[in-house]
Amino acid sequence: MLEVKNMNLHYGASQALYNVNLKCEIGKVTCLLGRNGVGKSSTLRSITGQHPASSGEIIYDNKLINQMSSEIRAKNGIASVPQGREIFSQLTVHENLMTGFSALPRKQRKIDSEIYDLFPVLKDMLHRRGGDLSGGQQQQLAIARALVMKPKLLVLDEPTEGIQPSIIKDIQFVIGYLRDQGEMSILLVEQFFEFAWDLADDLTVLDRGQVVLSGAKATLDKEKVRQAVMV
Ligand SMILES: Nc1ncnc2c1ncn2[C@@H]1O[C@H](COP(=O)(O)OP(=O)(O)OP(=O)(O)O)[C@@H](O)[C@H]1O
Repeated sequence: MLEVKNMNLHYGASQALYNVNLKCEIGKVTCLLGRNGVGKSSTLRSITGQHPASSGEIIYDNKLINQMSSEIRAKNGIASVPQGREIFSQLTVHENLMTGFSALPRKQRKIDSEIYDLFPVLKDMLHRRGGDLSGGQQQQLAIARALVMKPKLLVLDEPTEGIQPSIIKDIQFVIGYLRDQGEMSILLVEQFFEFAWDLADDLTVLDRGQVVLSGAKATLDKEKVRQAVMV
């Protein structure tokens, strides 16, 4: 579904990623792990089209998408839950959800009831402003907004960051549920090791812009992976 091959990425003269390889398959959660500043968000940005790869191939749905704008990538089913959530604080919950419509053809612009089944709190707060929600509720809203786009590839950047444990559990359930539906690939960047390990089917660990460990969870040693990401 998504394959990144030998990707390099620069910010001006400074290189952030070196020959990164990554695969995300349908019906699986792929976790991208690593310490602060090793290039996890940069990898996601190159996949969503927010920052160009300098070289290498990003292949999605059998197409090379390196040159595709982020809007067209979204229309093709790549949805992102950004670090820090980026909720519109002045818009209501409902209006925030509707911003996901921009990636959909007119006929499909509808919020499936499944989204409210997954996040009942959002249904109760539809007319509240995004800025009035707690951090955990905003994170749920950010995930729901991405699901409104009916993604085929869901990219999440540190969804547990700053979130209380009960909501982390809810988010873990939702990601596991989405994976088990078998219709999308999920790429998860996470610092919370146990959360990532529990959800992962496949893992890739970055260090200083390079892949240092990668494979199916069943083939990897948990303690080795933990050591590689420990701060
Ligand atoms: N906009 C930018 N301009 C210049 N350098 C940047 C920019 N964004 C990131 N970098 C640098 O690129 C490297 C990788 O950063 P990136 O944010 O991808 O890491 P990360 O693993 O996601 O870190 P974190 O866990 O802290 O979010 C770091 O050295 C960072 O300083």
